[in-house]
Amino acid sequence: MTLLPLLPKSPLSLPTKILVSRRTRPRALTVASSKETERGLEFDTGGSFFRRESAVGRDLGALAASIHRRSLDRKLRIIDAMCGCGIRSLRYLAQSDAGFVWANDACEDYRGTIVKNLSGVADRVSEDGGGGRRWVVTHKDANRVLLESYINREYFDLVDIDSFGSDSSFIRSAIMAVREEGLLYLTNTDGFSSGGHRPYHSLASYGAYVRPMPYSNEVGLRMLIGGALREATALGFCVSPLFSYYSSHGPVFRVMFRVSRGNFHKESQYGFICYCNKCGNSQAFSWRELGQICCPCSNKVVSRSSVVSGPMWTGPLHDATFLAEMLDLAGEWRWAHTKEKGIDLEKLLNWMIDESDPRLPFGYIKLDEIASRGKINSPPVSMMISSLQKEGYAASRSHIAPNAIKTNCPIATCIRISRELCHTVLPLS
Ligand SMILES: C[S@@+](CC[C@H](N)C(=O)[O-])C[C@H]1O[C@@H](n2cnc3c(N)ncnc32)[C@H](O)[C@@H]1O
Repeated sequence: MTLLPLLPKSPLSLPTKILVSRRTRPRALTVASSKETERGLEFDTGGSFFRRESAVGRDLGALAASIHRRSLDRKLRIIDAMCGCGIRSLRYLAQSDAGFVWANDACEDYRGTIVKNLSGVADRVSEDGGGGRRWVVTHKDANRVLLESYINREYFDLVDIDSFGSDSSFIRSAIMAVREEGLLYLTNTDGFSSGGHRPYHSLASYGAYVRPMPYSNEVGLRMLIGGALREATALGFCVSPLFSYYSSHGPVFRVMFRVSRGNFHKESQYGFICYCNKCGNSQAFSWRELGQICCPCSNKVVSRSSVVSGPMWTGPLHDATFLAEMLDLAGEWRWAHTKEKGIDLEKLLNWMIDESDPRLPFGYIKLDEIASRGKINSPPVSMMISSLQKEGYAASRSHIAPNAIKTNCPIATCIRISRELCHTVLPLS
């Protein structure tokens, strides 16, 4: 066992398990190399793992980093800890004007590609007058670079972890390496856990026992936020989501957090969610209410028709003010009206802003569920939302499911409104 010197930031000692990584060094995937262009930047994938559809996740990262840079009024120090061909590093350097980017990928075979991609656009010498390098490329285990940076007190303004499968084994070291009030961008592709198909796996990775629920893709984001919050709290930090983004290509779950010092006090935002198969309504429960979980449609405590998952994040998925700044910047950069890889960024950011209405509860209701419970046809989403709003309910789209709504309206009322809309505007089938 390695004895560590007194560490500067955490009140806790490091678990030895993350110091001694038992991961095997990833080998290059046999993927064909291709020349790509993303938001005007040319690069080579060099046979690394690369997803074109992740361009939106990279857009969101570059926008958030730039807003953070403006708020600090100095250049950022960023680590792209699992960089693949280095496209994120390139974008942070070229678009977010990062002062220094550390591009790391455990796979040494990608070195030539990463160096070539970064050399193409970014100047290697920093502009801060120090004459230092503007970027470095390494091939270490992500936990190792993050913990070494932490031990050397070389913190980052943004830590980006773009992992395959679960990212849970990197969350703690990533939080340790972020500067106070800095950003942490986490990604996982753990659709099995969020879908409730591996409850013991989600419990081990994110501390949440997750069961299948109709809004499981939102549960995936909430499980990730809850897991990060749990790790941060153990270190004396608090993380709050600036935006949460789900993409069906993968599927991929991404959350950008702000990391601050201090403890988490909003008990009401970390708890359990209960979905009732009988009536279709959902409710959140705090730890204190654990023994009383019960759907109002049943008089029993935990009826057989109820499914409970948690603990996880039950608060807002996004910070609307931060998203509004991202939308403005996207407009300034002329990204808002142009589709990158088929996704309209302006529409996406607007939907995310609408979803941030504090009156909206967790989860979403698919119009198919309303239709099948009411034995009716589905009205168009936009019509349903405006009818709900006219009746005084909060309602929005969900960026996660295009045919779903988020609302604080009970499902029985949604069925009634939907039925009225079907009778007035839609022919009955
Ligand atoms: C999802 S890919 C990264 C894609 C890239 N960020 C992009 O936007 O195109 C994940 C990368 O993590 C690397 N990797 C896997 N395990 C790692 C580890 N323990 N430490 C560092 N890199 C690792 C893989 O070689 C792979 O290139």
